[in-house]
Amino acid sequence: MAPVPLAEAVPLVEATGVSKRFGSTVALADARLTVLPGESHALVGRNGAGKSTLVNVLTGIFPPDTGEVWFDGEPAPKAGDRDGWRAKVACVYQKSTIIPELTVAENLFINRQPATRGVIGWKRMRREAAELLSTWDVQVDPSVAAGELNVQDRQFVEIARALSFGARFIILDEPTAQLDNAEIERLFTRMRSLQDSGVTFLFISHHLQEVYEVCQTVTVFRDARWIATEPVADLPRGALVEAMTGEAADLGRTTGHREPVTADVRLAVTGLSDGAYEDVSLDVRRGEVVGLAGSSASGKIELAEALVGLRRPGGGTATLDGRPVPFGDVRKAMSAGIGFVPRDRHGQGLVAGLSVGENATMTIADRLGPFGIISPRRLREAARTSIKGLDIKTQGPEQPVNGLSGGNQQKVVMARALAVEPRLLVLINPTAGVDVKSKEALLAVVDEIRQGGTSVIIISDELDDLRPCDRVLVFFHGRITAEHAAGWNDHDLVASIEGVSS
Ligand SMILES: Nc1ncnc2c1ncn2[C@@H]1O[C@H](COP(=O)(O)OP(=O)(O)OP(=O)(O)O)[C@@H](O)[C@H]1O
Repeated sequence: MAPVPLAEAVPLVEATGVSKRFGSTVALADARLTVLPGESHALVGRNGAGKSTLVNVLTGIFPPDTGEVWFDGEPAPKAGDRDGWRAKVACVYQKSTIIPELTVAENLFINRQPATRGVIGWKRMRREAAELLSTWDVQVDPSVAAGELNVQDRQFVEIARALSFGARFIILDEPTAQLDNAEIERLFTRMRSLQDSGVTFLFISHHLQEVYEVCQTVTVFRDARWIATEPVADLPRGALVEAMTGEAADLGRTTGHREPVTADVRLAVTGLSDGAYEDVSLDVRRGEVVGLAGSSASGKIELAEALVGLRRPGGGTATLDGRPVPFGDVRKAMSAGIGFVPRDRHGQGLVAGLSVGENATMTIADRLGPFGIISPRRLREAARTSIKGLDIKTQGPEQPVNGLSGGNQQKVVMARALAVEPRLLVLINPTAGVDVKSKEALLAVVDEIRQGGTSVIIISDELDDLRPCDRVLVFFHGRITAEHAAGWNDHDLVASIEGVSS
């Protein structure tokens, strides 16, 4: 749906002169946003640009220090007027706000159960929930526990809940981060049909191709400030990246043809099977970079997790430089020269209470002092080397890791993987939730270490992550069904990921 020209429409949302500080940090400085009714409007910016802070202001979570917010030409509800805010706007966050132990119906009607003379009518509640879900075409059983829903259904339920409060402005905060390609397409189809029924979206994503696919307008924030608002169709990708980074863009998108790597085989996998994948065989040579692509249920992640010691497959073998890969034992896998970036940096990657230095060197603690006693000086030295090498923006090795932005946290996870001086580096969704500049820095590591003979396996749902690969193997229903040599085009790769021949 094309946006109505600015001059003719009253903005559905307008924020002007918005400033917000946290101590000495300026999170927003004279920022602004204008969203027109019926559009899908992208909000993009590097980690720390101020997007989440603006969302908190737009949803009434906290007031700005200065500035105003208007909905449909009227001033925003007063601070603390929860019902007033809920009728205007809702945000679907990456982390669910749904209570997993309650049913879908209870989640939809929490704190507003249909009651007759104070008695909650459970039957009526289920019926009304079913009606609500069917109004918005959400095919979910209202009586199941919400915790059993997959990420996509959970998002659809949260959207339906927001609409049931009367809000017609929905903020989606990195909604595709945990979805596979087919699910992303379903989300976009749903967004388009809701747009047709008058819903307006603010769409926050670090995946710029999605902005081009589903949004009509884009606003760029940089360093707490509004930089630009443009129709998506008028803004080439290079100009968008430039607006986000303030530098001329180097998109690194060329996936040129490469000579096949002919060095010795370093990793040999033969007939590996698990519940999630079946009879998988593959080789990775010294200095070779191999990508594994496929939908989230394709088995690619489970295979990668077996190689790094997080799982024990049911059958088959894998050897690294001729020695068996120690399945089911992360510590032994590291000693064998296997470093990895796990799929979930919060759950599996970082220890929140520890410093940047402790996190970055955790994998080599035994090398930093005798008898497992870590020398603080050697820890600091090792950490400083990592901080410099990966250009981690931090106050220093002692800073708690939770104080860093997403992109910098991911660099700490990468530093930890590199500290073991791996012969095989396995990267699982290495750039999830990180901004475009940090992505470049993380992927540049791959090119650097392959020169030294390290083999790399990259598992990712993002095509950009797969561009450094010499070849990409596609998993479909637990088997390798296609191989694409460097020089592949996006369309062919996506077609084999989806299981359709192009
Ligand atoms: N509660 C807080 N206390 C202190 N500083 C904060 C707080 N919330 C945000 N900041 C700081 O404000 C700045 C803007 O952060 P914000 O989270 O809004 O950025 P963002 O664009 O959403 O980043 P990301 O893409 O990583 O989510 C950052 O420097 C951040 O560290």
